[in-house]
Amino acid sequence: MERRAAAHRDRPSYGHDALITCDRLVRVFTTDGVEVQALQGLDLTVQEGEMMALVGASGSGKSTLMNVLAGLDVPTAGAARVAGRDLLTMDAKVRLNYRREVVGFVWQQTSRNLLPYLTASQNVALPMQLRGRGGPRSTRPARAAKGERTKELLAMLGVTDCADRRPHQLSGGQQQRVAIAVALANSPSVLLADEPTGELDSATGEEVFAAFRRANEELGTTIVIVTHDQTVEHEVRRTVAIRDGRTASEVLRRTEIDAQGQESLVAREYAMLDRAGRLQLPAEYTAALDMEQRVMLELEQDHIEIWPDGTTGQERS
Ligand SMILES: Nc1ncnc2c1ncn2[C@@H]1O[C@H](COP(=O)(O)OP(=O)(O)OP(=O)(O)O)[C@@H](O)[C@H]1O
Repeated sequence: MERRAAAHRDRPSYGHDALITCDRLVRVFTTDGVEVQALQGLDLTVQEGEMMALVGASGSGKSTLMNVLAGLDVPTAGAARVAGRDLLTMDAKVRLNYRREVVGFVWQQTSRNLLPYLTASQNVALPMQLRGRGGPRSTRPARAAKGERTKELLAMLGVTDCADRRPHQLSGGQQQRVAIAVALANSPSVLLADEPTGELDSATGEEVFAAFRRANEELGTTIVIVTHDQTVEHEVRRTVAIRDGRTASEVLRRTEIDAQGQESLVAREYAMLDRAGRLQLPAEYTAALDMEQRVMLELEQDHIEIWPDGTTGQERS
């Protein structure tokens, strides 16, 4: 008993090795005395260097989660850590620093990503200039380094030819690729994107996802994308579904090579078991078996069986 207690005590804490950890995250909004629980004890970990997608029905809590991770909103309860920063206890100064240096974001509305009166190059250089403000006057080599980084980012994202154009002179896809360059300017640990292809046609959307993948592969930046776009399935190895303010299921994809050397993508869906042991069963499964309120569980040697209430022992055996 003592040994078991010690093993439990010495177990590493939840998400200790992850870059992003959300632990029983709660966000309650109160409007005119009515409470909305946008996040209801959400658990999520994202490893450093991962590129993953968050999906879910409208109102499931995706944008609320993104705003928390972006440092724009503070959760009501639970714990959230990104790159070692505690998102619940940051003061205003640390929060500003976090938004400038630790996270970058790309929003759906292109007008929210770029300043209309600046060229693409100037938009990319701006976060680097804002970061340097307050310190000693920028030296010529420091300015040259920022110019060099701007060029490199625009080249990596395939928009070098857009450098001297203003946003209204760019297509929607070009605007979003420049927006990715802006978000990467200060080498953030995490890039967050909320419906970045929402206003684009599917071919242009694919180009934007490819730009995210390039940033992930070439710079190693961890990327979290909220999307309704089905094409994301071909771009990310992990998709987490959010339902009613909690992570509900997860699809992992991996490449398998058969005996003939043929490559194929194999996808496997998992249900999420939260920290309290709660499991969300897919609505279509519970509806198919008329499962409501109560189910029976049986522990077998290597799995657990779930039966509708009222199933007799004879039926189960
Ligand atoms: N500032 C707010 N004040 C009150 N309620 C809010 C606020 N922001 C979000 N909500 C509510 O919280 C719930 C989750 O909203 P959220 O925007 O996170 O969902 P979503 O999954 O991003 O939806 P969509 O895909 O439509 O953007 C919804 O019921 C929404 O109405």
